[in-house]
Amino acid sequence: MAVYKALTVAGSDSGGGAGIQADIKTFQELGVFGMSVLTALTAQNTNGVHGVFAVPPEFVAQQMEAVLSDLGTDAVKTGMLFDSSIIRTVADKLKEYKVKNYVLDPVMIAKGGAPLLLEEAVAAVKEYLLPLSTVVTPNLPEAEVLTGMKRIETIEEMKEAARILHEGGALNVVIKGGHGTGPQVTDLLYDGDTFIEITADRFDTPHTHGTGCTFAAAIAAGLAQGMSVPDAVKQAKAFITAAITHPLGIGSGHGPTNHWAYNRCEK
Ligand SMILES: Nc1ncnc2c1ncn2[C@@H]1O[C@H](COP(=O)(O)OP(=O)(O)OP(=O)(O)O)[C@@H](O)[C@H]1O
Ligand SMILES: Cc1ncc(CO)c(N)n1
Repeated sequence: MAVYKALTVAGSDSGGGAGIQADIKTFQELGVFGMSVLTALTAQNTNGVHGVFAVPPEFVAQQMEAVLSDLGTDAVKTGMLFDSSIIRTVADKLKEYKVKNYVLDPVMIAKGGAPLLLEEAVAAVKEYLLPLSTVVTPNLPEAEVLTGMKRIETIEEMKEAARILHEGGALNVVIKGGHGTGPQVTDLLYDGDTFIEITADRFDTPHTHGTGCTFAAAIAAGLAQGMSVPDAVKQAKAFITAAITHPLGIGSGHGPTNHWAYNRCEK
């Protein structure tokens, strides 16, 4: 049996719905061996982020070396990276170990408004990570920050943002529509040539904590198994849609999605 491996480089969510915990659960459900490099610890629950404890960049490097020099990986996903020194460290290691299949989730702000990426680090994401990425997966506010566009709401504006990020070095761009409005939620995939719109009904729920992490981890799992980018993105959309539409209903705020649903609930 072939064993496929994926590595998440991200922050820990003590509440278990986002970050490293969401990624590992997603890898497991999609049949990929999950590994993790922690960039920060958050004291977090469904009501928000109560504290952040960043890992020194030297220790982030040590974790990446430990994993990549021994186990290796078929894909890497990055999430919360917090500051520019961690970003440079991660970029150096991705290059040193010639990582293929890199999914960049440019996590910036948690649902309650807490910063998960310092402002000083935005330029480093663009300079060091975007050009290495196989797929970048910004939500609408993140796409605005990365492109400098004032407003991204319509499909035409999403297409323009995707073009800018592709020119910035990403091989493929997925602009996620979760922060939009209307009865449907559309994610837009662009490979520099063709646009693919992937649409689902918008599910009315407060339990959307960690949707972005889960979606990006699912893309990484598909790529690790040798799927094409469009197939991995479509599978990820099906995975997150199942996770959102079968809520667990736990916690008093924005609860986690249901990572079991894709494999165990009726679609
Ligand atoms: N209410 C919803 N109903 C159905 N799908 C949704 C809903 N909200 C988000 N999604 C889907 O979830 C995925 C993540 O999108 P979203 O824009 O929420 O990411 P995000 O803001 O980065 O998430 P987070 O920061 O909470 O982890 C996308 O595929 C999006 O289409
Ligand atoms: C650790 C962590 N990473 C990412 C997010 C974004 O959902 C979060 N809330 N917490």
